[in-house]
Amino acid sequence: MALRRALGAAGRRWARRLCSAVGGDTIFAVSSGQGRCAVAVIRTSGPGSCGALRCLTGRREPPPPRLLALRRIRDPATAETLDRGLVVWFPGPHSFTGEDCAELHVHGGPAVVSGVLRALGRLPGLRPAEPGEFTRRAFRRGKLDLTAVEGLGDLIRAETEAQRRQALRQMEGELGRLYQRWSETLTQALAHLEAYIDFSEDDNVEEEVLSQVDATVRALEQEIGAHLQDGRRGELLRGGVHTVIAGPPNVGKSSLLNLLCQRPAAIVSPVAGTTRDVVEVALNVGGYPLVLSDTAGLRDATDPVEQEGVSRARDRLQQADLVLAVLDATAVPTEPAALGAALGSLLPPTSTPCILVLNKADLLRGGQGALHDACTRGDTLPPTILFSCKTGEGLDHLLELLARQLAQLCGDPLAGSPSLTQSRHSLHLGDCVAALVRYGRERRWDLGLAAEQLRLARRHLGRITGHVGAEDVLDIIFRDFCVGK
Ligand SMILES: Nc1nc2c(ncn2[C@@H]2O[C@H](COP(=O)(O)OP(=O)(O)OP(=O)(O)O)[C@@H](O)[C@H]2O)c(=O)[nH]1
Ligand SMILES: [K+]
Ligand SMILES: [Mg+2]
Repeated sequence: MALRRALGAAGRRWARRLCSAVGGDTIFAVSSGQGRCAVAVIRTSGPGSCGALRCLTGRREPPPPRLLALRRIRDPATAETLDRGLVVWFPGPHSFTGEDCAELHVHGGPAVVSGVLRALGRLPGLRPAEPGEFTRRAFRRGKLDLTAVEGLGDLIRAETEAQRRQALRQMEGELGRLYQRWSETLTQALAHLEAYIDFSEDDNVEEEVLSQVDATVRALEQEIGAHLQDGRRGELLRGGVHTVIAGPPNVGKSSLLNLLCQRPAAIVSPVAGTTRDVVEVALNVGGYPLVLSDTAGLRDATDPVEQEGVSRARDRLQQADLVLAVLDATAVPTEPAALGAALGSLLPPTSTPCILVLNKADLLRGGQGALHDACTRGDTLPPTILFSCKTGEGLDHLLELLARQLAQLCGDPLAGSPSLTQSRHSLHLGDCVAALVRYGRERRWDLGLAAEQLRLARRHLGRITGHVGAEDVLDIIFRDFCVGK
């Protein structure tokens, strides 16, 4: 009321004009987390951003671009002060979305936030944003390619150091630039090939050009092939290394899971065959993400429910990236070869890395020394630890071994060229390599068809970065984004 009175009739007309000048499709949303917090950030994107800022601050001009300014934030309908907060004005194209954007940093109380949102929603041309809509606009305006969008999504979800490093690298465009470079190499090879096809008869283009194109394509085929064969390290780091605890009944598998996640996630009891469902927990070990599953004890069960549990345990084992095989230390042979055979009869032979945990070491009497020797000398055995869930013996050693395994599986996200992080990428890269291989075949018979393969290969690369027909994957990629991002 005070503002209206102070403005007078002319001022009120001006305020109306200011607010009705807002037009077009402008979105707004809370971009900080939900719930009570000290400061909430509300942002807008679209042509109405400047008008919205002027309306809510009651000022003729927005603050200087990209500088924080302290303003009284008012509801333009009632002129009531909603809060005093900081506002920022990002004129396009120098903004996250490339459009005109504004941010209001207000106190995070639910009433303040909903008051500001209601005020924004009443302005003509402004509407609440859909999930991921800010990022979608940034993609449309060429601010981010699809790999950077995916990196941004991963960064928001990153739970461990290594995941953060990988996501940040991808968001900053390193992976996109690698694929873009390959695409440019292909474009150049294609241009040379086409020049050869069109002009070779005039003798202007030499035979050498053709062998150079061949060499380029072969080198690219190899480089992409090597990138594809990185042991899924980027994907493992992104999604977590799926580690399965497996072993006979009652050896302490569930106890081990509980010890590692420091809470009673799985039921422990002296009854063999307690665990049936797969119990899954997420852990951070040495900065690497681990998805740990406890499974039913492996045996020929008679109970149909337990049979189903054992079958689920075997399925999990098949898909595991890493296995924690648990045996009862009091019931295993102390001779390394016999111990290896005991492990072999439990687990099917696979190339999946494994750590052998000999649990209940606290119950060993006298046999401790011999078994300890077996653990250190058995070079046919996987890394083996004498362990006790009861006393915690061997825990530090196990965590150390796990961290080393994880580092090996996921690699250093900052070293070497950026890793492939999504199965979507490997699919397109596989198609790209297949087209390059077909180029090698066609090239001997028909240069026109060979050139077509290079065009196809380039299309597959373009689909990863979104430079070519991305419409069909956009909804999938943005599905996991939250409102306000
Ligand atoms: N002394 C001793 N007992 C243990 C140790 N670890 C587990 N136990 C006990 O062994 C029994 C079985 O433990 P669980 O963790 O339920 O074993 P499990 O392998 O998950 O059993 P199933 O789910 O039935 O296959 C429980 O009574 C535990 O308290 C250990 O390190 N030392
Ligand atoms: K048990
Ligand atoms: Mg169990």
